[in-house]
Amino acid sequence: MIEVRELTKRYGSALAVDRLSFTVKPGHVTGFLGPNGAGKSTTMRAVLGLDAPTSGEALINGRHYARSPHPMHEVGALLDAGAVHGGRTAANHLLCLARSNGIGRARVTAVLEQVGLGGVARKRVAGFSLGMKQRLGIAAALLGDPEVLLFDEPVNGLDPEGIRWIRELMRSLADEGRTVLVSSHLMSEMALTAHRVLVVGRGRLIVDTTIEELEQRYRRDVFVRSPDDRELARVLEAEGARVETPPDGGLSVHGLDAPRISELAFGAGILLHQLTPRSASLEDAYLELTDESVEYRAEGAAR
Ligand SMILES: Nc1ncnc2c1ncn2[C@@H]1O[C@H](COP(=O)(O)OP(=O)(O)OP(=O)(O)O)[C@@H](O)[C@H]1O
Repeated sequence: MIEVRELTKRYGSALAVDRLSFTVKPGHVTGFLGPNGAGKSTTMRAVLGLDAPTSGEALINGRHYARSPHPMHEVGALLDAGAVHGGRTAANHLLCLARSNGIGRARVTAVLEQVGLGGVARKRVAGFSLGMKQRLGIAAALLGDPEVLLFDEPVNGLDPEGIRWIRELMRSLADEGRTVLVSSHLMSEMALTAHRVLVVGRGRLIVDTTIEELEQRYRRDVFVRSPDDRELARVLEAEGARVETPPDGGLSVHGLDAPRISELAFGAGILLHQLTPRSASLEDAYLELTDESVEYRAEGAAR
């Protein structure tokens, strides 16, 4: 598991991470979300011991990663897919990493197959597309079969098929009981991949919650259609609901959840044709949560 405690990182006068605390547990994918410059990469680098915190600490399985005796077996990370020696072949790049960590050649072949690069193992990395470099970075992260995985923007440069593949890969790694932390700018992507999300802005934690809880919190109303709208509205209002009648028909019900509406309609002998709980989109929820912490915004852009 990953534990970040009161982590602070300053670069000169800039505060990149500001007393950030959270825990990432095994068994599910945790999304790490925030606008540009929010401090996601800095936090990940601190977890990996690549950046020394100004104060606070970041631990993996209770200790500093830099002190791990078997680093690649403990943690796999994809930080910057472009940081690869272009003159090497994909297989050679992984072999160099494998050798310095006591990992055999067979594992290199296995991870190249796993990420779909088996056919280009002997090709130079310089000719790879961004998506192929992402896959190679993921292969490197998986090389030591680690318990903890950190991915910084892994879907960058991937096409829709690649995005679906990485989504399924991350979920399967979590299902195997691993700890998976993945950063993203996109709530819509995380809603499909992650179970929990940590939202940061200007180096601070804004929200630490599950996707399910976030959907509940931003629940707007329940939309109901019935051949007997009027009578249904009366029954629901008698139970304390606030009922609006949209111009296109149906009822917008506030203050009662879908199961209760269904029970009341059933009790009154009223037929329902539609019963739909509606939430603000998670993307809207995310924009609202991070609105105050967006550092770079185009002139005239909505806020
Ligand atoms: N090496 C550095 N020197 C100076 N400032 C830095 C350095 N690394 C990061 N920063 C600053 O720290 C803040 C956090 O940056 P960081 O890259 O961690 O954010 P991020 O959430 O990963 O952003 P993005 O989504 O754009 O990658 C930014 O204001 C950035 O300019």
